[in-house]
Amino acid sequence: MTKTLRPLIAGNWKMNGLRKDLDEIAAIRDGGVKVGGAVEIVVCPPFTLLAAAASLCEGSGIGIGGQDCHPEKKGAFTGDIAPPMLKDCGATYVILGHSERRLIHGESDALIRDKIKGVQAAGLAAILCVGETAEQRSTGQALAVVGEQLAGSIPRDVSIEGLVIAYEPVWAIGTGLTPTAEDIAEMHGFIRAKLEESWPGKAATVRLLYGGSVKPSNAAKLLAIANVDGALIGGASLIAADFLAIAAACPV
Ligand SMILES: O=C(CO)COP(=O)(O)O
Repeated sequence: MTKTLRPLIAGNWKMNGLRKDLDEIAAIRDGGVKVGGAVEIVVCPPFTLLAAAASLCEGSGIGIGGQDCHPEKKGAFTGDIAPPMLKDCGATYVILGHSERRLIHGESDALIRDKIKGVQAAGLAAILCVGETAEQRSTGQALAVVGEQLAGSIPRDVSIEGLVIAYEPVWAIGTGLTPTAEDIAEMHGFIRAKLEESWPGKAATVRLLYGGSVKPSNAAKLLAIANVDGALIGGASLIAADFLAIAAACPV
């Protein structure tokens, strides 16, 4: 099917990467420039590499993103990073509400909603992650869970233009498992419809990414699914050749 939105391929490095791994970011930059402007490529390294990664990628069209942030713009929050700090380092995107933050750090929809507000106020774009656990899927609650995450974590009073949503089933992350094409199409269609209910006429502009065990070998199939406008990639984004192969698999 024809895709109308510019695909976004985003790499989430999670808690991986030392300064020596900036070579991999340079390789993503060099290869990504060849993939051309048809696909938007963003790398989200750990905070410690953000500024260096951004300066490596400056002017290349390859974007840089953070993996989390605090909702406030500054203050007495030891160990936290504020949205304007990410912007100051050269980031343009921030991943929010990743299941590893929801489950390991107990992040609630309400906190994620405040973070989205803070990120938008700083002029950054949020990549909001949603997704169900294996148990929630096996008991038929996947759509309800994601519906609740969307309703609870997207502030009603903000524009959704520029917002990116990543559907990442928890059970597919780092496991090698992926949902069926039918299940992904159903979920992405559901997310689009939910956005349309609250922001009539705007939902079609929001890119919906799929994330969870995306690899070069399954990327073309996953990226061709209706309402899949790109991917959020963990493990495979650490290897420039694999990440670029996924970007090259976008149907553009
Ligand atoms: O969590 C993910 C991206 O945010 C997906 O991780 P994997 O690609 O390693 O399954």
